[in-house]
Amino acid sequence: MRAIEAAAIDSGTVSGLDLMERAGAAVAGQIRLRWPRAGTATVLCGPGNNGGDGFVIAGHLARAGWRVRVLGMDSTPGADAAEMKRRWREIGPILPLSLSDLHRARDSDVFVDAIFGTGLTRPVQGEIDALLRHMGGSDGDGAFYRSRLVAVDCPSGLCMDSGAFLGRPRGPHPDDLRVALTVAFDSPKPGHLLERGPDCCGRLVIADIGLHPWRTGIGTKDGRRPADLSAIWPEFDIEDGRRPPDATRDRNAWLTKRHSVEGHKFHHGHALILAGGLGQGGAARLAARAALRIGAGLVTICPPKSALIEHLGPPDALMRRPVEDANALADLLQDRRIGAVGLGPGCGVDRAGDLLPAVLDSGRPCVLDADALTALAARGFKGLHGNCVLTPHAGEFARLFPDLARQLETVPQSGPAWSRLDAVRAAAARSGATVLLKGADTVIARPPRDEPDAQGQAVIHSATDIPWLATAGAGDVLTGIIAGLLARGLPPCDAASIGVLMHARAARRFGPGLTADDLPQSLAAVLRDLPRRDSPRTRPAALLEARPLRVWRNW
Ligand SMILES: NC(=O)C1=CN([C@@H]2O[C@H](COP(=O)(O)OP(=O)(O)OC[C@H]3O[C@@H](n4cnc5c(N)ncnc54)[C@H](O)[C@@H]3O)[C@@H](O)[C@H]2O)[C@@H](O)CC1
Ligand SMILES: Nc1ncnc2c1ncn2[C@@H]1O[C@H](COP(=O)(O)OP(=O)(O)O)[C@@H](O)[C@H]1O
Ligand SMILES: [K+]
Repeated sequence: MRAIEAAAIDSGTVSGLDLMERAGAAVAGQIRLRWPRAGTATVLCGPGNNGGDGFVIAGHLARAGWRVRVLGMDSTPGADAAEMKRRWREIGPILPLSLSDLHRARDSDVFVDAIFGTGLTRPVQGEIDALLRHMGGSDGDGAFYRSRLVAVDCPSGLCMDSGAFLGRPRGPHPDDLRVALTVAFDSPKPGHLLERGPDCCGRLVIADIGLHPWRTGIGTKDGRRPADLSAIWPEFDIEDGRRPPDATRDRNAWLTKRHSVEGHKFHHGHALILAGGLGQGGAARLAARAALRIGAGLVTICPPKSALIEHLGPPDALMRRPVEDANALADLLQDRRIGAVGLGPGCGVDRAGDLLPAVLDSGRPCVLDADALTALAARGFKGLHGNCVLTPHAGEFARLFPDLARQLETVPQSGPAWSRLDAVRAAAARSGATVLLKGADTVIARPPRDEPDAQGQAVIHSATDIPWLATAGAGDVLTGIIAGLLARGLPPCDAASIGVLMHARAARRFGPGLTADDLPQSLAAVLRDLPRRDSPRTRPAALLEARPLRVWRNW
């Protein structure tokens, strides 16, 4: 964000003060949309630019007829924020940012948290900490404030790189500041989407403050994005022509592609789903059905001979072929038409461990999930390659990368805090595979390319609105979707990202009451309703409101 802002200001077409004015105006506008009748507002202003936005908001609300109280600090080191403070002083006074002054403002309809934004570098302490804890609610006032709190950029204390509160144990805490509305600028930040972010930010509105040209490089002199930005967001602009057209411009058309006149089923890929012993076949069958639904031309399920009988029922479209052991699998994988392999769901750890070398030696794109991940944790990452996708949930991730998981549990003492994004990127670099860490805030990272300083592309997929997706077998369906997309020829990180997106859409479309068996069917409806062309990437010059917020390939 700072890199974009700097590029915009360097271009000479916009000043820091302009951006602050736009940001403050956007927040005030959102407040007036939500509370159309002018009432009483208390604006809490911190020492930095977040506080500067607060002074702008106070001015806008006052001019719109609101009674406005401002609580602020003595020190405002930044020139822009100091100027906004000076302008506010021409309108009204600034009271101390203290708990006692907050108590005196209890008659307010709206409280604006403009204390800290993206500049938070260390845990909040002292009086401000007491104030934020009070509003967060460990002493019983949380519900009162939550319904009338508006956060500028983020609830103060939340680290925008990680979604963790600095100085606080990871996970929910009774003191966490939760707000009704968060207005953030230009783009959602990782902290809005990860860990505590979605719960604490309430409704998230992304306000366009005119920085788009510098995010995409249009506004810079050489047409390039700021260097820092391309390191942080390597694939931020998906329309820059560097990615294969199949996977970007016409993703939806590709997903719903009909067989061409000369085409036949092998053109749509052949996926192999390996199954386990008698009585364990459900998970693999779920995966196989999903691979068919996402459009693989052929799907073969491969249990050991003794379990074949279990797979004789529907779906009839599924092919069955016994695979007894690693040798049989290696023989089968001589068939070059087999485009991808799914290994793990319901396979049994021993069988998954036996079959794993044959899958890896074949070099074939593969998804390794469930029992295959447990087997992998025991044998190490040797043999993994760039066409592998690992799909661990948190427990499996901790088994595979215990040190990274531990690091994710430590209390963050400084910002930017180590995040799920950092952890999954590190996991991808270490394993050499694309890693997809499942959860309400799924993170996907692909291993870095060979160039020095290159960082692996990463994607955050936020799905906090569909808790019913956490149901037995949902992960098996995801394995099948990704295997199907790999068989159809998508590169691993795209298959993982698009797979997660379609999986979530299927769950969202079905709604509560979903079981994993419903997902493949619902997937068909999602595919049918896909708009034929991707929606335009350019943001409208208006406020862009998104809830549920799904960020697609922003990181
Ligand atoms: N990035 C953008 O495009 C724009 C950003 N704006 C605002 O600018 C904000 C970022 O501004 P800043 O970088 O000044 O950062 P902040 O305003 O978030 O806070 C930084 C200030 O707080 C101090 N600080 C950090 N952690 C502290 C702690 N634990 N205890 C006490 N003091 C602490 C820092 O020393 C610094 O003075 C954004 O969140 C947003 O609200 C807008 O004004 C305009 C556009
Ligand atoms: N709270 C949640 N909200 C939305 N999706 C979730 C949530 N928790 C888990 N999921 C998703 O549900 C699926 C569960 O997969 P997994 O844990 O492998 O379950 P299983 O092994 O039973 O198939 C994953 O896609 C995961 O991202
Ligand atoms: K804030």
